[in-house]
Amino acid sequence: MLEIENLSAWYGEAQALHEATLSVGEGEVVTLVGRNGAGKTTLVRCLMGLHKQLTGSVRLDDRDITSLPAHKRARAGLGWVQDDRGIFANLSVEENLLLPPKISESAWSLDQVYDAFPALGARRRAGGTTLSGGEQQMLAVARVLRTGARVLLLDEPSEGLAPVIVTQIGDIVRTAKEAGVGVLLIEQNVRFAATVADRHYLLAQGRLVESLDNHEFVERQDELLEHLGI
Ligand SMILES: Nc1ncnc2c1ncn2[C@@H]1O[C@H](COP(=O)(O)OP(=O)(O)OP(=O)(O)O)[C@@H](O)[C@H]1O
Repeated sequence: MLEIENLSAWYGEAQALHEATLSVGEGEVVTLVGRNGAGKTTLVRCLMGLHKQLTGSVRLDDRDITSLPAHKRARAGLGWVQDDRGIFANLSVEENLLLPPKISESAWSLDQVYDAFPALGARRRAGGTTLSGGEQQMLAVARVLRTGARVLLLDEPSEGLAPVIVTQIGDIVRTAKEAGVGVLLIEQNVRFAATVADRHYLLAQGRLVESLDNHEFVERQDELLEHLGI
């Protein structure tokens, strides 16, 4: 589904990513774990077409999207759930859900969204900012699913949120997975990553140093935490 091959990136002379190769399959949840400065944001920016100084390739459903501009990547099915969650404060939940353009036949209807996320249905008339952190994250993900995105890119969704909300985010990710959507999760929270993901890539100093299935990841969690310093 999403295939990144030999991706290297630079800021001027300084190389921030070294030949990263990774993939996310249909209905698969994959995390990219690494400490501050490891290169996670750079990789996300390369994926979204926001960083240009790179070599290597990005393919989505067998289409080479390496040189597409950002807005065309979204149209190609790469759904970026942004940090600030991109929710319009003065619009209701439903109005926020009605905004995204439909890019494919797999776009979710409002009914599908409310079935999968009953909390959004219950609050459909509520204003965007009256939602809890977990509900806002739900709305942000639902908005991307409304487009029919094939792969969701979530950048540190658990950051700064209370444990009960982090648990809800796990449920949101599983809902997307069950619908066959691929999820690439950028995370520093190793314990949360272990509860939702099928596979993990560890990034250190711009290199993917390990690729592990969740079973190995859980077994080696303490060692990895120490190694990564997170
Ligand atoms: N605009 C920039 N100019 C020069 N170097 C940069 C720039 N942005 C990032 N870097 C360098 O690239 C490397 C990777 O940084 P990046 O922000 O991708 O890491 P990260 O894993 O996302 O960390 P964080 O979680 O702190 O954002 C670091 O060495 C960083 O200093």
